[in-house]
Amino acid sequence: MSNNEIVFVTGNANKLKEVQSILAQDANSNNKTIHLINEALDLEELQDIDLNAIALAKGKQAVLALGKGKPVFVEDTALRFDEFNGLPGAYIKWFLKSMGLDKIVKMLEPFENKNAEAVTTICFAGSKGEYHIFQGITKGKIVSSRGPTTFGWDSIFEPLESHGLTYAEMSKDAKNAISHRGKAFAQFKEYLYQNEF
Ligand SMILES: O=c1[nH]c(=O)c2ncn([C@@H]3O[C@H](COP(=O)(O)OP(=O)(O)OP(=O)(O)O)[C@@H](O)[C@H]3O)c2[nH]1
Ligand SMILES: [Mg+2]
Repeated sequence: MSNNEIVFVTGNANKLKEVQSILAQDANSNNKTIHLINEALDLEELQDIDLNAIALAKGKQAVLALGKGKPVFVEDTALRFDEFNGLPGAYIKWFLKSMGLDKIVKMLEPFENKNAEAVTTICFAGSKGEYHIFQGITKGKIVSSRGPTTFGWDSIFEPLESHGLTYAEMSKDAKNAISHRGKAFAQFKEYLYQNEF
């Protein structure tokens, strides 16, 4: 591949939009432009508590699907409740699908501790076959749904850094500036700017 092309394997259109916007922001000193190509494949996902292991397995699936030698990345996003020692974690996708937002909020009703953290773990596979992991974490709490319910659990997660707004109540740029995904991709972007891939 030429021209700093890099493939993002995700079937999640909301993730893609956020990542496109984060990677498009701010110029870098060596004027490198990253060209993002999306492959909307539904990869097999490892079931695990270890978020790095999940991302690495997903990255390996992506390399298998696309063939070796292409720079490719995936990300896996988890929502970890402190009271539940990190669960639902990566399983949040299936909790959302099966129970919906309101019941997820109700799960924490008996407990005082509503603290949670949103975690994005990126696995990047470079053209030479090496894997790199980048991770971003944003702490906050679970609240009753406020704001549009267009993206996953955005309306029930109130980050500490947002001064009382849920992710869903924030502008996209404001969310990206403090989000789990924004933090993970800031590190990844720096890596891509500084290295051949
Ligand atoms: O409110 C949200 N704000 C976010 O910032 C966010 N990022 C992901 N999610 C949801 O959390 C689960 C992750 O699962 P996930 O990482 O496996 O994603 P996915 O399966 O949808 O896509 P992908 O695996 O093809 O990339 C899925 O239900 C996503 O919709 C989010 N919800
Ligand atoms: Mg997935």
